Amino acid sequence: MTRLVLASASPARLALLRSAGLDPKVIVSGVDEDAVTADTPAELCLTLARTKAAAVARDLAGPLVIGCDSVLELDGRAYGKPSSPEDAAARWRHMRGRSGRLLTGHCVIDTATGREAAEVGATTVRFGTPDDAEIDAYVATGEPLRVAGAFTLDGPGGWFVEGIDGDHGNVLGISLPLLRRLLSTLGVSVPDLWRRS
Ligand SMILES: Nc1nc2c(ncn2[C@H]2C[C@H](O)[C@@H](COP(=O)(O)OP(=O)(O)OP(=O)(O)O)O2)c(=O)[nH]1
Repeated sequence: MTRLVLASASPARLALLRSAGLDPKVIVSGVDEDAVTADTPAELCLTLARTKAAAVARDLAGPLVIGCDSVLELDGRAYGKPSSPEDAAARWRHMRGRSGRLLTGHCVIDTATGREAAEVGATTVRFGTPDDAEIDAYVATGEPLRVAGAFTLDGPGGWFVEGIDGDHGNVLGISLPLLRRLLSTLGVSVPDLWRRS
């Protein structure tokens, strides 16, 4: 029986869970993220994580379902994936030399009991100072358009991130220590999942 389901299309989230010893089944939620609104970036990513997990959990009875959503919080606003190359370049010109928080909402639903645990992880990101030519070249790679906040740590975006304060995985898309705490509140230990994956 499938023990763990990742309700995400994110290759980064799947790779991170696999490198940590798990082998979840991927069921993409198909949630329309633009249809969800919230008063703060933290509430937005938490609501989206819960909505994604619930959309997949609805059809299951047994597995644990993990849903996540990441946004960059800058000046109190939530930035997901850029809408266009022009948007990505404008964002970088706005955020270079500054700090923001990469927020990732996490939700775990135990479909055997209906119990849910959810929390937002926050990692401060200090951006470097790419010049306009570097920004244009980075946007031309296409990477910024595929990721929340228009940057990565583990790809070409890494050249333009000076440092972080907080969990690295939370920026990639899922925080293992945070997920461990959520699983614990549901009575599940990580070694349990290692054995069953
Ligand atoms: N490899 C990598 N990916 C990152 C980084 N920062 C953000 N991302 C990716 C992870 C997620 O795939 C994406 C965040 O967007 P979402 O939270 O909406 O997830 P996504 O739309 O990819 O899939 P989902 O909605 O969960 O089905 O950005 C990073 O530093 N490295």
